[in-house]
Amino acid sequence: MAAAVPPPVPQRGRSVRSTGNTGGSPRSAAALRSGRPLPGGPGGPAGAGPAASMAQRGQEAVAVPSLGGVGRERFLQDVYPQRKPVVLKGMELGSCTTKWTVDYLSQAEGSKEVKIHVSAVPQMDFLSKNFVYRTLPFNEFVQRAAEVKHKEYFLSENEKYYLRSVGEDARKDVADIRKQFPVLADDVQIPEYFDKEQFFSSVFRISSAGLQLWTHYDVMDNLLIQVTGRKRVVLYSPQDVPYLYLSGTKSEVLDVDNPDFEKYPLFVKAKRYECYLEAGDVLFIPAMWFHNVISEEFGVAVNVFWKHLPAECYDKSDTYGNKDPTAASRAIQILDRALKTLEELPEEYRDFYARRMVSRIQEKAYRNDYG
Ligand SMILES: O=C(O)CCC(=O)C(=O)O
Ligand SMILES: [Fe+2]
Repeated sequence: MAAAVPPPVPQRGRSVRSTGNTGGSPRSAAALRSGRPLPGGPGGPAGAGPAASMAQRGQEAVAVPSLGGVGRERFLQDVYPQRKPVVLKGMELGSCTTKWTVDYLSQAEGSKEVKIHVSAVPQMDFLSKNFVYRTLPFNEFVQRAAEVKHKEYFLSENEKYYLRSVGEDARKDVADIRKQFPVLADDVQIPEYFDKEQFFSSVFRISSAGLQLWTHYDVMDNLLIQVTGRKRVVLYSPQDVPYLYLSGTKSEVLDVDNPDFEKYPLFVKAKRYECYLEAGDVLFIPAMWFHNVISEEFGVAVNVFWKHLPAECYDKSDTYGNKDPTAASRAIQILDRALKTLEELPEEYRDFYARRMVSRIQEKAYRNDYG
């Protein structure tokens, strides 16, 4: 069964290149493999200007393909090896999709305390730290996240909330919805698209309407199950890392819709992928793919992270699924030492040898089949 795919929605003067309905046609596999903007033409609003200039402004988005009725076999054979995001429609997710109303959620797990992000403005900023961490009883938190204006608040009556569940001991334990929210976990059927040993964590996420999470990457493969509420997800490929101005695992370009090109000139080169998740949709986010999420409505999601690499490649102290594989961390440490060593040379020489090193890295370590 191939689910219908909604037409691309032009947003704020932006055109979305449609991949068309990729519900399992041979075209979909080719489209997934190509990695290029797909035919279909820019469907932008009138007066949005020619496609080329929009592309120059970095305002053209490639629609993430949607696939309907993808079972385990098909996922593992056709989707997973492509290492590209895909929206999976019509998945069997259990009773959560009908049961999870605000009242049901709040009574199901009672008044256990949860630690949440609270932000006075919709766009959370990790640089200026415009949000705070607070603790609330779960039932109260759910009611607050679902309302727009608050009688009781921490920062302002329009503040936004975000819950990212953590383990019992947030420093040592990974999030597992079955342990922290056992009643709700019974309502969710997580697609079994990986072996049990590959499981890393399952994270319960609740967001106020309007809240925007900064662009970041995680090091695990991810199925983001949007149980209720609509969400926009903008993604960037791992190969676009030079254009994203990273600070650790996060991009400093906070406003992906209206970026400051004076400050971030290379961001224009980043290829924007985009999708809208409706309640019941599941987004496959491969490890290292950057994602930026706006909850257009109050929404509840569960995501499951699992290991793509052999278990020993990962950092044992990682609780959030965002510590780089140990070989990558070691390589970065060695690079930092090399950079320190180059400082022994005057600028003219440092520049020359730095360029030689960059060429060597490109020649020896870049893949040559990246499309
Ligand atoms: O949808 C969200 O709230 C954030 C999703 C996310 O960052 C993730 O699943 O890794
Ligand atoms: Fe994430």
